[in-house]
Amino acid sequence: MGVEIAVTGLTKTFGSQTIWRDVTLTLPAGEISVMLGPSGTGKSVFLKTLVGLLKPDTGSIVINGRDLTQLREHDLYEVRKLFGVLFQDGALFGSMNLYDNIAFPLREHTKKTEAEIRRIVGEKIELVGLQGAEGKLPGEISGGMRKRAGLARALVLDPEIILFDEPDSGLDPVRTAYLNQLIVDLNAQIEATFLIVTHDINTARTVPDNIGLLYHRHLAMFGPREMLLSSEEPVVRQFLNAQRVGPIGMSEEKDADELAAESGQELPPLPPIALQLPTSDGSVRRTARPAGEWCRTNGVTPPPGSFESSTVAAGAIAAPTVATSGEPTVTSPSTSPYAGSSTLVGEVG
Ligand SMILES: Nc1ncnc2c1ncn2[C@@H]1O[C@H](COP(=O)(O)OP(=O)(O)OP(=O)(O)O)[C@@H](O)[C@H]1O
Repeated sequence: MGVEIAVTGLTKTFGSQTIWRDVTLTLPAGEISVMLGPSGTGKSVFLKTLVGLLKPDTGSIVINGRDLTQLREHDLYEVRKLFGVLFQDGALFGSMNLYDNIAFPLREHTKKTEAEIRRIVGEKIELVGLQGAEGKLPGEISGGMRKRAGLARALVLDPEIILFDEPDSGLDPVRTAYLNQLIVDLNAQIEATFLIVTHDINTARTVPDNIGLLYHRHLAMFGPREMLLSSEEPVVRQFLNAQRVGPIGMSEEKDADELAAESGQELPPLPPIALQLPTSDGSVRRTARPAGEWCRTNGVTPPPGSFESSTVAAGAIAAPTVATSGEPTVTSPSTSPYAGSSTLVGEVG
């Protein structure tokens, strides 16, 4: 069902290098959150700290009432079972076929019989759309398929939390769209808590319920998707709109001269906020909020054109979405560039 992760005052250093300090956020149970940030701001370190592979200097990470940072190795091992992790390259064993790769955690961490393992592996393979590829070696399949296999392996112990480390790295835009759809569909189905680290702005703008931004050794902002997409805060605005003008420079912060040179430059208006990527079968995710709700509740006027079906998330397959009224409506096939697309399950690219 997914569990909440409450992070408070988290600080991580390596020697004299502070990676980030005083990070406080709550990943809500069952929701999809994305963590963004320029390269080297410690997103991977954050994921590794959450799962207990790295120890923070200070702060707490509370899951089910237990602070991970205070657990002994044995108890930490138990809590780690709540997590499934999709590593960047899928982290598959090159000499094992996909079936054995996916079965590996079950054979390693459970006493299940081979018959039970066959049932579970078959179920996860179907979930990620890899039927027929079980006998292939990782080196014989595409990057997209390797990600799917890595995801199936992350799912076999039925995790409550799934961490995705740059799931879209190395994928072309079409494969990224399919993977994003799979992530949304999977979240609807298993209702686990998802945290995705990504550099892909389209993914960040359209997939999650919440967005966070790490910048300059701290968490610049974390909150509902609409809050960040309507934010005028310079760092958030620059990053989420992939602009050069703003405080972030080539090697992180711009110096005073660079900023002075930009003064007076007019920023382009905020682009419309797209509808969140719907599930491919039209089911409404339990944690999805009606489009525009956060803006309305907080008295924020979203950028013109927001939440119109023409701004539906790129990659969306024609399917019912939740409209501003809170009632499900159907994205008209005639307005969807993907009208007539079949389900993603058969796609194994
Ligand atoms: N085990 C380690 N020991 C020392 N320094 C480390 C260790 N792991 C990461 N770092 C440093 O922490 C910083 C943040 O690294 P991290 O990989 O988390 O960044 P990132 O935001 O994920 O970057 P990218 O977007 O490029 O993947 C880097 O300077 C890195 O060199």
